[in-house]
Amino acid sequence: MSGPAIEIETLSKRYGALTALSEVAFEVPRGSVFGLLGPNGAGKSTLVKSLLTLVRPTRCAGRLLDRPIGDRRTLARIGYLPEHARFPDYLTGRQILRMSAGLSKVPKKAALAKEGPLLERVGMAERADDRHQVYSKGMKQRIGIAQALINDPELVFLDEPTDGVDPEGRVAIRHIIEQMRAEGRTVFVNSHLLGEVEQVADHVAILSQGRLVEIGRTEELTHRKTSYQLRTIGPVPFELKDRFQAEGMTVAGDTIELVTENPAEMQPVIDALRATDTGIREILERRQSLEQVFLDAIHGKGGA
Ligand SMILES: Nc1ncnc2c1ncn2[C@@H]1O[C@H](COP(=O)(O)OP(=O)(O)OP(=O)(O)O)[C@@H](O)[C@H]1O
Repeated sequence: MSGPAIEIETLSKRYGALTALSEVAFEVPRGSVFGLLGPNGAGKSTLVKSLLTLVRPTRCAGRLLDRPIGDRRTLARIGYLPEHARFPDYLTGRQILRMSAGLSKVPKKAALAKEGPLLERVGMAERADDRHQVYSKGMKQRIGIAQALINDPELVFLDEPTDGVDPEGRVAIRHIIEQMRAEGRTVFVNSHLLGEVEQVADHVAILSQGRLVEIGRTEELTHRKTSYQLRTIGPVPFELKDRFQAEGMTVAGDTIELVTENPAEMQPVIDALRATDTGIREILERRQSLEQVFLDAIHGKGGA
């Protein structure tokens, strides 16, 4: 019971002539929040559905919660919010939770005991007895998340959990995800909202056209290319501008920008400026955004 929550040794899926997933392999550590990113059509939903036995992979080897992928007994230990989840409109939020509990074979007593706290957790306690059809998009997603937790799962898949949700609702969903991690659950989030994934995921994988093009700890990926921006008092002297540009820096007006992992590389710049009596106004360290990592990865400039 101590292996990674998900170990994909290889996963391929073809829909006729279309290759949706091609020899994808990665691991998801237990207790982590894992973000799977990729442009539309990259294969994210196909990957999740393959793990959940909703899609039959063309080729697959690996383990899910220590059992072979495809073993349906594992599903009882998993929670799932599908993309564009649609629950019967005539049911109330509370009834949706009861329906999911029944489908997951959660004993009635245990389900009833969980219902109240779960509705509280997703901020739906007061609206629990309204019908699904009157819920806003954000409320529907929250009920969707609550039903994914009714069986007390070790591993939760959330496919685009904040799709169509307003900024306040997104923050609420992020907090719910953080709470799941604090409880020791593994959370697998499919999303194309990079900023959000950057804030919540410990690990990130990027799919492009069915292939894994990047994977790593979110912090490491965004630290890979740190840029240092130095602003001088007055413009950068001409002779230095030419030299810095020749060394690969960007120089414009009073700003010098250097992309490097090593902050010590700024020292010769500072020395050269001092030698010409050029004052330094400020030096800023900027991490690469996950958006830049993503764009580099899908355009073939990633480091994986
Ligand atoms: N049932 C299916 N039959 C045929 N092709 C499919 C089927 N499901 C998905 N595809 C194709 O497989 C590819 C991957 O689709 P998938 O839905 O997994 O991508 P995604 O990354 O989840 O996209 P999105 O972000 O738009 O939801 C796409 O080209 C899609 O058209």
